[in-house]
Amino acid sequence: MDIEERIQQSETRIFKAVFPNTTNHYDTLFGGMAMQLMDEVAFIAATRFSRRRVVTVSSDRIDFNKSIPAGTIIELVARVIHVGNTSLKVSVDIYIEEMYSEFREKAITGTFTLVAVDEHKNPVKVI
Ligand SMILES: CCCCCCCCCCCCCCCC(=O)SCCNC(=O)CCNC(=O)[C@H](O)C(C)(C)COP(=O)(O)OP(=O)(O)OC[C@H]1O[C@@H](n2cnc3c(N)ncnc32)[C@H](O)[C@@H]1OP(=O)(O)O
Repeated sequence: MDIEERIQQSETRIFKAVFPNTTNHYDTLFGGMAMQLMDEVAFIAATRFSRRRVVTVSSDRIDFNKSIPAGTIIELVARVIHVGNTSLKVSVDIYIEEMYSEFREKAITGTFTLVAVDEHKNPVKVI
């Protein structure tokens, strides 16, 4: 499989309903929860790309452009955007979807770098 095919195949999408146990006192998704979900989907995409153990080494700028109200659906989309020697960069977008209309918009974007490691936690080639 070439790199472009691996990127296509490893694109990862997760849907969640935004329920009150994930929100803050503004009744919107807690930012730390958004970051945890972003790290998780980046981890899954990197793992599916490389099929190796990976750890997060860095997160680049994360933009919270829209708040995400309770009672909406979110979709997280993770995609490998750069393949290094032992590292991968993964972009993650979060979209908001209203439950009872077709309205959908991008709310949060960020980029994560993950490193493939061996059983001794030393970096290894990502593919
Ligand atoms: C309510 C609670 C419920 C909880 C429910 C949880 C569930 C929801 C979460 C699930 C999500 C799962 C997510 C798992 C992922 C972790 O959680 S991993 C845990 C956090 N991460 C760590 O502990 C990693 C700690 N860091 C390390 O061990 C070492 O830094 C590493 C990663 C092995 C790298 O070692 P190193 O000596 O820096 O290696 P080095 O050879 O210099 O660099 C290796 C590569 O990394 C790159 N690199 C190094 N540093 C950086 C940097 N700062 N920035 C960018 N690139 C870098 C280098 O450029 C190089 O890239 P290549 O040119 O080879 O492509």
